[in-house]
Amino acid sequence: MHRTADVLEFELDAILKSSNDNIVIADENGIILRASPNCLSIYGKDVSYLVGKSVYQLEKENVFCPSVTARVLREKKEVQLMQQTATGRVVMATGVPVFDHQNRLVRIISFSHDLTELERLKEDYEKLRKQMEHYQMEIEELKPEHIVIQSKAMERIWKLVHRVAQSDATVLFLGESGVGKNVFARSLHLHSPRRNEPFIEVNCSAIPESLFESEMFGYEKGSFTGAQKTGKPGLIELADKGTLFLDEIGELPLSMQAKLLKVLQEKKVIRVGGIKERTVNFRLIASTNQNLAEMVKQGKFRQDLFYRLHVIPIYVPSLRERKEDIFMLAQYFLKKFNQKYQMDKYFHPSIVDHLVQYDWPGNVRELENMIERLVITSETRAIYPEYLPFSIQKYPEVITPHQSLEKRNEPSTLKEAIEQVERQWLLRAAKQCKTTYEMADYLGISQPTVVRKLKKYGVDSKTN
Ligand SMILES: Nc1ncnc2c1ncn2[C@@H]1O[C@H](COP(=O)(O)OP(=O)(O)OP(=O)(O)O)[C@@H](O)[C@H]1O
Repeated sequence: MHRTADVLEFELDAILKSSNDNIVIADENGIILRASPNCLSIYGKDVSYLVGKSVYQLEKENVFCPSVTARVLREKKEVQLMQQTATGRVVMATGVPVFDHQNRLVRIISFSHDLTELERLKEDYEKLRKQMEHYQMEIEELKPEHIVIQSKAMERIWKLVHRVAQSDATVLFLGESGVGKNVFARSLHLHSPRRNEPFIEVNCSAIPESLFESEMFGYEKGSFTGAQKTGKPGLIELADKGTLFLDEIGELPLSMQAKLLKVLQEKKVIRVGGIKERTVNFRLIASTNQNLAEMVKQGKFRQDLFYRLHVIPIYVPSLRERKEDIFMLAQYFLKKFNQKYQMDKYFHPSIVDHLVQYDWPGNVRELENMIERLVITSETRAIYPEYLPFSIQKYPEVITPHQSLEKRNEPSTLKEAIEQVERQWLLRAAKQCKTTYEMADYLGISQPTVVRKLKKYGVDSKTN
């Protein structure tokens, strides 16, 4: 038969040995009586070092800091705190006071849970989360639904891009600067069978002529001063199996045009300073805002290269040729920049006409940049026409001479004029809002007033 005291001793030993947490038992003076064996890995000291020592001394030695036992002795109640240990670990320590029948503090038991791993995991998780956010943003940018398509013209292009994406034919995007040629080129790649392979974009106007060959074709080691020791593959080689997108191809110097044509015909590259031919397999997309046919006539662009590129020309119209897209794009950019800058700006209805009537010589890029500026600089939540650049502000007042009074449906009385404006605002709100409550918010009037006015003007909030 074992004595109860012996059994208790065995039980305590078993608990100390088997616990994942480190357990330390100290007396009423803070002298350590027992410690579990895992103290070596947490504190860097074994049981024999700790037992008999005061927690105050160990705190001074920075074996652990701060001491939870010392705090319990002071406060006479359970305490939880974070400790740093001599081995550089972060520990969550819980100190529990033990009182006798006379309510005297006789022991302090502390449980220390090593959080180092958890902290590291938290850091890793945080890093991964940031990376994920970054990639998510990149994916979002590339997603086809991030191309705003409202007008019939854009819808036609979108369908055509989808259709030609399935083939390997060379596509040439034409159109003014900023109309969205790059956006369509990327989307074409993303919808093509090569979508999981590289999309290599080369801005032909950004590479100096002297570097063009080495950038495009790569170079062998030591082929020129400043070249990397190991040599480097060119952009064409990097596009192998994927898509090579030559942006602003009209800027390509004539001497380079001949070299490029050779690669397009033979699908082989030789790195600068090398002799080995490397076969490349890429799909070619090009874009230009120049009139290549005219350049051919002027002898500035090679005719043979022009025909090579001109297999499927796709013309992306300027923004002024598809005004239906303007407001939709504006709303899209407003949402994008509200998110980016954590704002909650909205367009005051009176701004719409200004945006639609302006000619946008810089096309979608100009619109995008302007909205980013407005989101950052407008003083109020609502973005009013006054915040627009002067060139855009003046637009609604401009009445072209051929616009007759009847054409503009001029109201003959003030009441009629007010009603006409009211109806226009309602139609606009109905188009953009899903509920009459949203419309009320948008128009700055009450919801019952919205309902009343919808009825008065025969505007259907759901169908508009
Ligand atoms: N339909 C669209 N939907 C959403 N964003 C668009 C759309 N069209 C263009 N953009 C945006 O407008 C900006 C200009 O577009 P992009 O660079 O594709 O024009 P581009 O015609 O290739 O211009 P450049 O000839 O100067 O290279 C980009 O930030 C792009 O994301």
